Amino acid sequence: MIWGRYLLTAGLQSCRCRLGCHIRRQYSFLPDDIKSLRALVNPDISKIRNIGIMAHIDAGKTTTTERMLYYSGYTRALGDVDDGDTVTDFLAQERERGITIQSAAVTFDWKSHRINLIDTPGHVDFTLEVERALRVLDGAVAVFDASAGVEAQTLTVWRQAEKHHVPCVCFLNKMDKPAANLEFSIDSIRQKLKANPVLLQIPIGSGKNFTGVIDLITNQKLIWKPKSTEDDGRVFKIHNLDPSDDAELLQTVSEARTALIEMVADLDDEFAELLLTDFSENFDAVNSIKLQEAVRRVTLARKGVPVLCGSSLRNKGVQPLLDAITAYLPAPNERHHDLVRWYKEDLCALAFKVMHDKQRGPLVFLRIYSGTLKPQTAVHNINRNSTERMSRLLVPFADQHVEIPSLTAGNIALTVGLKQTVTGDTIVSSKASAAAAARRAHNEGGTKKRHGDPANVVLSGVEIPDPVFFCTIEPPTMAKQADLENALNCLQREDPSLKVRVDPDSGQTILCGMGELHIEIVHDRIRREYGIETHLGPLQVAYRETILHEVSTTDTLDRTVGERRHVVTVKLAVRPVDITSAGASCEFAFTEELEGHLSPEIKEAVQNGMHSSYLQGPLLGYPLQGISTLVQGVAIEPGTSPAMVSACVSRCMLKALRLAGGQVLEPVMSLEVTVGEEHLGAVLGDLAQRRGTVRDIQSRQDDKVLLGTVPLAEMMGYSTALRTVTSGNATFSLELDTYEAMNIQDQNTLLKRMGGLL
Ligand SMILES: Nc1nc2c(ncn2[C@@H]2O[C@H](COP(=O)(O)OP(=O)(O)OP(=O)(O)O)[C@@H](O)[C@H]2O)c(=O)[nH]1
Repeated sequence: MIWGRYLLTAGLQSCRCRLGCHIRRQYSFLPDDIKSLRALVNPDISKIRNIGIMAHIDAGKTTTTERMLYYSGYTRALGDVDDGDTVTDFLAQERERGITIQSAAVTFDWKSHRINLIDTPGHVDFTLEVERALRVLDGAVAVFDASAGVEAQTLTVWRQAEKHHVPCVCFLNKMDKPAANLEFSIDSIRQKLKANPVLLQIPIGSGKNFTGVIDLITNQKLIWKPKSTEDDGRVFKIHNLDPSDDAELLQTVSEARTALIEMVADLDDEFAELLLTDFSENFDAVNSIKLQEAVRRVTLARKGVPVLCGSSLRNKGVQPLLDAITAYLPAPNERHHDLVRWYKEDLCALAFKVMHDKQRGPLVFLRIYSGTLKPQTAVHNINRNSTERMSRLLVPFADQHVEIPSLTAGNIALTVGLKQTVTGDTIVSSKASAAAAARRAHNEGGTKKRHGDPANVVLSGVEIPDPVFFCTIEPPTMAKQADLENALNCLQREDPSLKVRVDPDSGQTILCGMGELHIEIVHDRIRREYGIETHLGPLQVAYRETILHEVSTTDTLDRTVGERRHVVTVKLAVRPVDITSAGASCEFAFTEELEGHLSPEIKEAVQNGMHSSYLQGPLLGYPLQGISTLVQGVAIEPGTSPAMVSACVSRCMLKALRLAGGQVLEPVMSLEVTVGEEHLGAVLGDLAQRRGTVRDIQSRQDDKVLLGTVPLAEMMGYSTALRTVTSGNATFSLELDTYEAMNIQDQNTLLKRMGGLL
């Protein structure tokens, strides 16, 4: 997209008239690149739709997005996931693998509405990306494969959307497939999602003969040319239904419209009243505007979900979907965001994604909840308590960005210059405005904390789960170590679920992630985007360690360094506490007497020694959890340095931990497998071999849903194994449940294996 690049390289400043004259000049050069100049000015908030597309993997999100961009005039050619040239899947691996990994935000206009669209990934390893996107959306489109109905990942994402109260529209895609089945799909929305499907269209023709839809609101036929290979679907015919149409079709439409009207009346009192007063003689005579308004109210109240159908690949049905987004999904000011009223007209925005651009540094995606964002201004980051300068403001168009002079509430912006901001941070105009909002919140009784505490007025971010897998990562030569560190720093700011640490013994860099695919993708991105060929060690499970017994011990360190003699004696007691909960940390305290006696400097030295001991357990060097330590004595001879106090504490801790008996804790995952009944036995058999425990087996339609727990160590390569035992007829999701003590036999096997004895 040359146009966006031109604006940036032209060094456009934040000045409206300059922008205007660039637009005129630019427009005359490249009239086709962006058809809609509205994209550059702030639309009325009621015309904005912040939308996400969510679906099961391969349901057709990316293809549908590409069609939307094409019909809205943003792209001139139709991208194709199978050819690897889509706009939203701009990371190289996405193009190659044909999957969507990162949420790419795209802004475009449709019939005087601004649509900010976030494409969300479907793979389980990237649910954090979905969650992050849903936080900032006002509405969502759920795309289904009409031959499969509701699939496992849709359920997960649907639940996430419900958690954030996001109203949805459903799009039954792939109506061109011979196995596409409207009734089945509608039924699965009702049964599996427990939602009320409000069917707004019925398909014309089926399979290869699917040519269009009948709009039940307007009673119109929308017909596309049958041969999609020769036609881009931009032009389609709209006819009113007339009595000469096929009688069976007319009958079906009449029944479906009556069912629609009755359903909407059931869900919306205002519409029911209208029917009973003005249309009691003939419900069917209700006008389409009133019906559409009622469907909108039902959608916003999340009492029902409008259902449309089409085939994105065959270029049919996408324009009515765009119409439905603008007609039924909410504008930002129709959503309830608590904090907004406390900020009034002041800026309040949430950083929901960070990306790294080699030339421009970190690019931060912000959702603006209130106020106006302007480039070349300082903004305050409440979470980091820091003030940063934002240099440029852009509208995101996948990997192309258009510079703009200001952006108002309700929009999604891309900013340049915010170097400290990470995903989940709240950005406001100044420290004073945060304090003012906190005061308003307090006065309204909205918070219980201290008067004027800005911590109260932070938009809640996304919870980041603990990584469960790790492996070493090595650069090809030591000379590349600094480049690798830089690449990892950038990737971590983009993806908070990726953790990086250095092994204190070996000095090796360790990569910790959410799953096998997650680590593989990171590895791939380091190679492609940063040009570093790294070597990954074997993928390992992130175990933890704890102790079995309560122990008290003493240690003395007596060391002469140069002329100086350091002598310190430490006495402490360790005991196990709540070992299994995933978040159980370690704690320590001083006896009351020590608390009063020790200087702050020595207390800090003790704390440092304690923290480094907690990072590495005595058995295998994994972090410790579920331990409480009481420091009972610290005797120091004059001249002893604080570093020696820390060293003595660490040594004494190691002694105590060894005496207390080590116990390895392993991550245990909660597992959900959805499988056809005929393959249930094979899945259960396989699970038993993986030390799995079955908690429940439920029925869902013709499928069985197995709920259980299984140690993560046994789950490497599970997706391939499951595919094999079920001939591809199962889906699963895996999530950290708890840490459990390993039995002595398994623990010994692990110790031998890690010690190189097996
Ligand atoms: N028959 C048919 N195939 C389609 C249709 N839409 C998409 N596909 C195909 O389905 C496959 C998946 O499409 P995508 O658009 O990549 O699906 P996605 O949901 O974005 O996939 P992820 O990003 O991996 O989650 C591709 O091979 C598409 O060509 C459709 O309307 N009909």
